[in-house]
Amino acid sequence: MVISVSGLGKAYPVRQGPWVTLGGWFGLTPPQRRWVFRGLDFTIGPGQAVGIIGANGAGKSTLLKVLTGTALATEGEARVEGRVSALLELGMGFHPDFTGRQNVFLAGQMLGLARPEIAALVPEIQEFAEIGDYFDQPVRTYSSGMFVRLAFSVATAVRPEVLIVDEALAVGDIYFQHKSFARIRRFKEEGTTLLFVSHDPGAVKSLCDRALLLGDGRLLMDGDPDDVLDYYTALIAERENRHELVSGGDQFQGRSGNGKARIDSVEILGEMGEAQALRVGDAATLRIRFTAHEILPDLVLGMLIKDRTGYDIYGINTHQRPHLPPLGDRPGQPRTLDFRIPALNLGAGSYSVTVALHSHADHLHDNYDWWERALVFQIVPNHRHGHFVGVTALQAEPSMEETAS
Ligand SMILES: Nc1ncnc2c1ncn2[C@@H]1O[C@H](COP(=O)(O)OP(=O)(O)OP(=O)(O)O)[C@@H](O)[C@H]1O
Repeated sequence: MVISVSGLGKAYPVRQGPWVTLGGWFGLTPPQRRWVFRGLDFTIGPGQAVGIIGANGAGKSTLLKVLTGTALATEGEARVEGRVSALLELGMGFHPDFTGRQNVFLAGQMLGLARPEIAALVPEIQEFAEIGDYFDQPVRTYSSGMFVRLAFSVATAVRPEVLIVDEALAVGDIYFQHKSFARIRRFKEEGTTLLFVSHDPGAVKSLCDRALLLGDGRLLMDGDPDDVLDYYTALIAERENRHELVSGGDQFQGRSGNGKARIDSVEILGEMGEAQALRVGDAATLRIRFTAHEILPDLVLGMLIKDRTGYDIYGINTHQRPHLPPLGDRPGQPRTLDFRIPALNLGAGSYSVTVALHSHADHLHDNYDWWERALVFQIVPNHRHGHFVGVTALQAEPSMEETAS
């Protein structure tokens, strides 16, 4: 195991009034502590890519700090084996008056590299950071983006055995994000164990093969990123609505809601009627039957198409569609809403459809019925479109104009 955590707990002392503190000195009042988490147990094997998710304040950053040794565990044990690179507090050791180049040497030494080793890495670091002449300017003159670019480039100059990333702290501008993710992905493919904290479900799904959900001071779920993120989404919605979560054993069933309105059926229709498989570019209709069980003036119906890896492809809902009649004004009466799709320009593969009934623009207000993967359908190649790769059929047409020489 590369990372092993057992009975891990972290608490911070609670600030108290002067008399209580005084009492504490004399052993009269026990010190008060607030646990961020307690009793964490998990192991991570070599080469695994694990995402850590959870609400703000769930303890994700604290867990990473304990794993990297910048915070001490209050109880239990956390062991990390191998050369670790942590993208947590990027550029922490940078000296503002030193140039980028000088800081590279400084940071390299802190990473345990010898001077000649760093010297050999400098051109590559300089090229990756793409900060131009600023490389030889004092770091205090950098924009925050330049700072991140340089710090990321140094911290990842050598492929680590374990890479720990807090996305919120480790990203620069969009262009650099793409570049850094490409590097992180390459490390992962080359065998680096990855621990990745992010608020972006798409990033966790596409990078990680396992996810841990932190909440209520413990490990709420450990499993496939799709399942964990689905559970998390429903949990947020449920928390907001304080209704019971439909959960059977370990396997989350993917359906939650307070039942004031209910989705009765979801089907996809091609030209010939109901279909499980459609061709690239076919016209299709997503037909949803639902019933409101009381008058719900703000009833909104939404659908979300995801690819096989759970990545959001397309989502839409009926909020602010003035041409539609109200959805929730006829309690008890089953109704049908069609989403007509003129051309299903998706790549070949399987897709799932999540359907939800909620109020306002999103399900965080009132979640009446949230049905994850209510339907799975297949897109098969269509000879009219020719061969292409990817999830969208953009129908790019090559053309060339001969220029007179
Ligand atoms: N030095 C500290 N002293 C006291 N409490 C702390 C300290 N550091 C963190 N905490 C508390 O620990 C809890 C967990 O914080 P942490 O930053 O680990 O959460 P997080 O899941 O990373 O949140 P976010 O998604 O907002 O980054 C919070 O309630 C925070 O206030």
